Amino acid sequence: MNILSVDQIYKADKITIKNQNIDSVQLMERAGEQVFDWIEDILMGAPIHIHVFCGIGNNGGDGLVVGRLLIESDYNVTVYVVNFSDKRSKDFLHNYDRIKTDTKVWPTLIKSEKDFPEIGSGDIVLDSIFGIGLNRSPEGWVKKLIEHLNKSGALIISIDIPSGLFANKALEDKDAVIKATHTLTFQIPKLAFFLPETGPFASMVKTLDIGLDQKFIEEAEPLAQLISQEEAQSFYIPRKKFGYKGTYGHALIVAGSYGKIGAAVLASTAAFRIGAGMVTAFVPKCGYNILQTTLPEAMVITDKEEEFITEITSDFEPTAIGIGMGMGKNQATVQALKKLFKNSKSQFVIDADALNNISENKDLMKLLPKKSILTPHPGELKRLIGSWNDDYEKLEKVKKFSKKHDVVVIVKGAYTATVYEDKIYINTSGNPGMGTAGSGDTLSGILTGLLCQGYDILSASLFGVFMHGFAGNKAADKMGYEALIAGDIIENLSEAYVELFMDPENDNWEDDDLFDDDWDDDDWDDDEWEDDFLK
Ligand SMILES: NC(=O)C1=CN([C@@H]2O[C@H](COP(=O)(O)OP(=O)(O)OC[C@H]3O[C@@H](n4cnc5c(N)ncnc54)[C@H](OP(=O)(O)O)[C@@H]3O)[C@@H](O)[C@H]2O)[C@@H](O)CC1
Ligand SMILES: [K+]
Repeated sequence: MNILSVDQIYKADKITIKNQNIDSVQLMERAGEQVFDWIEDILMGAPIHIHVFCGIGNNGGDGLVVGRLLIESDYNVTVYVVNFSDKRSKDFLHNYDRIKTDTKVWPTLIKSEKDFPEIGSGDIVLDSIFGIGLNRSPEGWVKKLIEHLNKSGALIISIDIPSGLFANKALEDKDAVIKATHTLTFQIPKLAFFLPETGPFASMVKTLDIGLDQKFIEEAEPLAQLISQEEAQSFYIPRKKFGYKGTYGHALIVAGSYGKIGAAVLASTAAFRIGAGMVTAFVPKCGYNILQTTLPEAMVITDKEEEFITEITSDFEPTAIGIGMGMGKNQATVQALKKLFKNSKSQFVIDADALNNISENKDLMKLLPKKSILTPHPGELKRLIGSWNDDYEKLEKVKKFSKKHDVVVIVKGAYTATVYEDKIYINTSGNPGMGTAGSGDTLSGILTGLLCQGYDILSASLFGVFMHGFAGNKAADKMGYEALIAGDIIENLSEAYVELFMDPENDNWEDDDLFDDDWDDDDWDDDEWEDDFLK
């Protein structure tokens, strides 16, 4: 799914209106109806006080449509116009007139702090103050209103985007942004939803299809692409009936040091479970018994040194090498890395201490093999590319690094971003339970195992990151977030493969699992609603 820029979204709007021969008021009505339907599905007439805050642009216009539809369905609604400017948009004005004529209810004007209404913690706030037309941070009493709504404890449903958040630009004032409990966004997801600094403002995102021109959306050059199950399916390479272990490559996992041999075990096991034909672990001597006992399927080569790696040798040319996990930063290890990078013809997945060693040694950086996959977590990334002011600058720096060194960089996080040259791909599988030791080692093993099976570096990265998160989701379904450990991700790779081609229950990043599709009126229970929805 394509993530588009604000300018492209406005263009999609115009093209849709032209191609479907409708006017902008009709499109706004469609958008408002979608929001109304979503609310109606959840509330089913519950008499909760709904406060609709409308700005004076088209986002406010959407709010007026929803307000009108709610009033007409006898909900307990108060509609406010947040009157921060006289430049009311044409479609806002149309719907402002319409709500008055159709419902005989006049929206309450808010012009300063003294007009702020009391909001109960059990109420619902519908936020349509600013949409994608925000061009500076809210200030003065408008900022105070946003703070007032955030403090109310009410459930906040933002229309299109939490007010105060820029769709694809860095945050300027984090106090001037609505902290939405739910974000109902129109069709095209906004980049801000997926980045660590801005994403938390837009929890529980749901995309509402308002019939925007699909051809335009698909053909536009996106800011980034979302990788969900459907995209992941397209990368999958089926197993060959007449294949044998040699068909699926030989992985070399170079990892571990005294006290960190587990990293080698996890990465090697993951390489097997994702489908590598053969896996050899290269570890310091102290890892020999551990590997042979925990993973009898693997072959093991040991360094001559007991506790860390000093010289990496093998009597075969590995299809792919996964290197760095738990490896340490001993000078001898750095020398071993240099020699390997100089001489090896294999493809590389470079992680953890291998990345740290590269960051600290210019010579090693120069030897970084082209077409490698690098998998830094935020700390490792900072050491690699230097610090950044915001997520957008970070992504630009990563693109530059990727182009300069001709490598794929996987920026790990809640929504892991894979960057190759100028392109950004955002993964949608995964869950908070995966923030656990060894989760990264597992990913490196998966990526190495995929390269072994003939996936190219980009599809190995996109498919591997998705499968890692997908397996993590399968694990979390059974064990919950807290109890999940890295080994569970590996164990659930089998289920991830089995379910890869089953119908997705939801698009995963759209966290709407609180709301059961099969819900019917008889299921309604006030206490349960409060427990599930208001918390
Ligand atoms: N495109 C689509 O596909 C569809 C879009 N739709 C909807 O339209 C929304 C976009 O509407 P929009 O363009 O009217 O912008 P919106 O955010 O409502 O307000 C802009 C106004 O705010 C002002 N302003 C800006 N920053 C400010 C600040 N800090 N403090 C104070 N003022 C500030 C700015 O005026 P300025 O003062 O800058 O001249 C302008 O007056 C979109 O999010 C979606 O909900 C759907 O209806 C249908 C399909
Ligand atoms: K909004």
